[in-house]
Amino acid sequence: MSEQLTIFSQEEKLNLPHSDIKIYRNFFDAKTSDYFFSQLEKEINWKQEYIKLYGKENPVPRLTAWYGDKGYSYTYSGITMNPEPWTNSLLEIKHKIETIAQVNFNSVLLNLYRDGNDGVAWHSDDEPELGKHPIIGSVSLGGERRFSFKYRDKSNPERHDINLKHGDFLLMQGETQQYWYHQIPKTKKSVLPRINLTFRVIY
Ligand SMILES: O=C(O)CCC(=O)C(=O)O
Ligand SMILES: [Fe+2]
Repeated sequence: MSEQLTIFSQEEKLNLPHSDIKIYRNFFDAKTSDYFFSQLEKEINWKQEYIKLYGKENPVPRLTAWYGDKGYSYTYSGITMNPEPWTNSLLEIKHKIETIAQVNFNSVLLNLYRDGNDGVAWHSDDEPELGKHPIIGSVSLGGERRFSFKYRDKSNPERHDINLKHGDFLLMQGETQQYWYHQIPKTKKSVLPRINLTFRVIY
């Protein structure tokens, strides 16, 4: 499946059925992205979370953090997170992506992938508190990683991979979460640490 160029030169729309996925390459320029990476790496209260599976506590293969407006808690893979208050860097990033997304994001889940052993398994961001058509604004900083989509209905073997680079902005909305899973696969390649921010609207 090819990536189509639409109205804005920097907007790529992924041409996948039952989806609304757009990528804005270099949405943050290299210098701004470097600045945000170093700020977030040091100022965010990164946590190692654990998921209980068959009675055994397993470390999540990445560090995570949850920031946002007061009063919106979020349950993710059985972990309930209470948001920490926005930092200046987070607010700057949020305001910039809101010009494209045209919504007010009230929370952000952050992921720190330390190396290729870190990743996120196939999932959809379809928790009930995100509403029927979740809008997810995802910013990538640091090392380049592959991001894959696969159709939830196994009768359709359709897959699509993209690479997310320093400063890229990915916007997923509409039916995307209902019909597609996504993942960041682990990799044996040597990769730089990567920070991902997924801004969300919690109802
Ligand atoms: O790191 C990414 O690009 C994706 C993270 C993700 O899918 C999530 O946090 O729900
Ligand atoms: Fe996700």
